[in-house]
Amino acid sequence: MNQDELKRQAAQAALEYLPDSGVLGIGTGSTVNHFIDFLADVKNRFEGAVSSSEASTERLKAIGMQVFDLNAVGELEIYVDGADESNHSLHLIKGGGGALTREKIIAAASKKFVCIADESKLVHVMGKFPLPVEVIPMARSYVARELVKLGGTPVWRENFITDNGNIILDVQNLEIMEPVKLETQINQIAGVVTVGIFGHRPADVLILGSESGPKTILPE
Ligand SMILES: O=C(CO)[C@H](O)[C@H](O)COP(=O)(O)O
Repeated sequence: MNQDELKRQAAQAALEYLPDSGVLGIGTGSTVNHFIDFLADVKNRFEGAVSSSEASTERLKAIGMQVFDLNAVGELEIYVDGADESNHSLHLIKGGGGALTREKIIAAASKKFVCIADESKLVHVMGKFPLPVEVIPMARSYVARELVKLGGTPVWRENFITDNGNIILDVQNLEIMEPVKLETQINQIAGVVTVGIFGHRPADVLILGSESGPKTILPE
């Protein structure tokens, strides 16, 4: 199976975790796109969804799901989203698609975070995938200098603006031994909107597509 087929397998396995009704939290990315395709068959059970990006909103609307503003709904039962890397505690790196800030908000507002990915995303130490950081445009150079002090090599994601009107720095060469601590440190830099480490709010379940079928990983 290729990587996309493994993503699709994980997305299908996540259907088991859906509640009987209510409003769903929906993430962003190619794995979530498969999940939205599967949702089309069961969408009538749900009032609608809260979406983490304009791209997912468009796809949800295309399958006929109503999309709510997060402020219009209470705590969500479930949030389903992909990841760029996960460690065995289910701390994640997210933001490859640039939607990290809205993703982090919806994950925080949800009781259960089900992460879906192909098995290549599970690692012992995160940081091989460049860590996305959403930054207010005027702070780009300052934040980049601060990230260098933390040992990283920030690279400006050129020609990319987030749904919130900000820029992304992708930080290379990090070995993230203490994800929760690094998340706090980077979030304290003035001008940082969000760092793509999900340490304070890790996933609750990780479903990995694999050659031998979907694997369910719980935090160690
Ligand atoms: O964080 C994300 C978007 O901001 C995605 O979940 C992450 O990049 C994984 O994407 P894909 O499912 O395409 O591998």
